[in-house]
Amino acid sequence: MSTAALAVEGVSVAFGGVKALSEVSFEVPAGQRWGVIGPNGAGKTTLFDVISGLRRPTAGRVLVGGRDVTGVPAVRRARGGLRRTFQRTQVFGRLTVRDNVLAALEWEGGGGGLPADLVAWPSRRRLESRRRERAEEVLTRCGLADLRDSYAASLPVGQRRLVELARAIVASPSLLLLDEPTSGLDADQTARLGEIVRGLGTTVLLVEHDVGFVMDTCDHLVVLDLGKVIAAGPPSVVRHDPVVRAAYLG
Ligand SMILES: Nc1ncnc2c1ncn2[C@@H]1O[C@H](COP(=O)(O)OP(=O)(O)OP(=O)(O)O)[C@@H](O)[C@H]1O
Repeated sequence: MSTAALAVEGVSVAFGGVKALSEVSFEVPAGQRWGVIGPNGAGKTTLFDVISGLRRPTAGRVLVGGRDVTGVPAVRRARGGLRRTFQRTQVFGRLTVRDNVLAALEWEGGGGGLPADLVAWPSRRRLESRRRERAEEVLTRCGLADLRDSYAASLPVGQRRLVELARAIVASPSLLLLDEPTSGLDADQTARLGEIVRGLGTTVLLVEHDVGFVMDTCDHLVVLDLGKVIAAGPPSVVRHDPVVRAAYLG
């Protein structure tokens, strides 16, 4: 059996008396796109916080590529190839769109660091030009090429969300978590986002309230309600599940 890109095993999180997650388990095979849906307060963001390392679960484990990362800090998970976007966009407002994307690539390291910058080693210059090419490629893919020199703070929320997505994908993550990626996007931007996400080929887990987008974009859905998994399966099955209809889809 191949190793799952992501395994969530019996994860529980309690906030005082509130059980935000209760023994949540699922495995996402490599290369698949999975969606997490459920009503407000179901535990979706808490689940993302646990997977990305921002919150330690009260019980259970998280494995990425077969490796137990439950005790690994968020920054090391990110360096290991796990990238995430947030419900409230997180971009550098005072940097241009291109510099936002380039900054996300600096994580990759290499090329000799500061000393190499100071003496402009050829290896550093080559690395720099590869980074710029890669950033340009992703800006084009995200429909941001014409905005490359705009400051991120000057953009409307939909475009800021695309900048955040560009930052998340530029270093070719092995696991991408998207938290409400269509929020604030217009219909054209949502369609573009769907194309980008479907074309990535990487493992994606996304939380989303736009049910049409989720159904079109995901191979498989996990439905949470009050911190528990109440259903899981392909979108075509989940959408007809009477329990899901009662709890969420209506
Ligand atoms: N830091 C916290 N302290 C106390 N309770 C919290 C905290 N964070 C979340 N909760 C509670 O945990 C539960 C799950 O919240 P969570 O934000 O994960 O849900 P969600 O499915 O992401 O909701 P939404 O769709 O509104 O974003 C809710 O009852 C929420 O009030």
